[in-house]
Amino acid sequence: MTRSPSPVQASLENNSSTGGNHPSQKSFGERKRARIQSQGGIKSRDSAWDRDWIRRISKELDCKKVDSGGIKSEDPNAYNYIPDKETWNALFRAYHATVDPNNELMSATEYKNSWRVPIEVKFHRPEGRGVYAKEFIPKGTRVWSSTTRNTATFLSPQDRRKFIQYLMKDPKTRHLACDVRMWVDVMRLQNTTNFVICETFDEAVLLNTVWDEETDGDVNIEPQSISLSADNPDRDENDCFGNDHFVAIRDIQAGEQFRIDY
Ligand SMILES: C[S@@+](CC[C@H](N)C(=O)[O-])C[C@H]1O[C@@H](n2cnc3c(N)ncnc32)[C@H](O)[C@@H]1O
Repeated sequence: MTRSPSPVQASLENNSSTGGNHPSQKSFGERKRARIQSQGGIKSRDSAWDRDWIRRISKELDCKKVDSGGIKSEDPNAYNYIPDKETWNALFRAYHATVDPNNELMSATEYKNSWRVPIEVKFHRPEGRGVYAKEFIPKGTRVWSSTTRNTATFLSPQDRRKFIQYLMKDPKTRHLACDVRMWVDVMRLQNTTNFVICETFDEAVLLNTVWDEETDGDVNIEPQSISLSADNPDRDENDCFGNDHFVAIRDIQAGEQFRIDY
């Protein structure tokens, strides 16, 4: 049976940086896949995480102060800021300013809301910033859909280093260099043994998890990948196209924090 594209797939396919949807033009999604395939991605998960370099800059920036949303900071007001549209747009600008155009795998140039329900971002110790439901959400609701618009892909650790160094240079964005270390994910490319680095520039990166079994029941949303079910039934991990939706796995009350298992 041929499935018609879901609204998310359709918008992904229409998300062309050339703005057109002419049949002879490859969509952004197609060009992105082709570029990933020709580039090949990063050879190992370890190199993608780039831990030694990240450790060095964490020391230089004194990121200890901001880890866990500021709980280690002696100044209770330090780094408890709530990211807003301007924060996400600063990350978009840094990505497009630094990543080699041949490696640029992001059509969007600015933040667009990917939430399908009203949310609030609040700071709460010990986990730092988190995302909260503003109204009752019935089980099964799609609460966030990525369409990959807000997710940047890095095809090499060097590209990501340039992105972080760019943030570090400007006093207005320097603190974000610490934040993006914790907002990152490394994912395996489908059907390969190679990896890409994914950074989402929206509130999805503020989702907290549960850290002990007793609070497992607090997990209330889970990722659901359209790519997994639609065109890639055999992939075992997602690239940055994956996790296209977060779905409520039970009823969520107004004021409850969204939590995801990671
Ligand atoms: C993806 S970020 C989530 C957003 C983060 N709270 C912030 O303020 O930017 C992951 C980080 O959040 C914190 N975190 C997530 N879940 C937590 C939990 N259950 N308890 C304590 N800290 C948590 C940890 O510092 C973790 O490294």
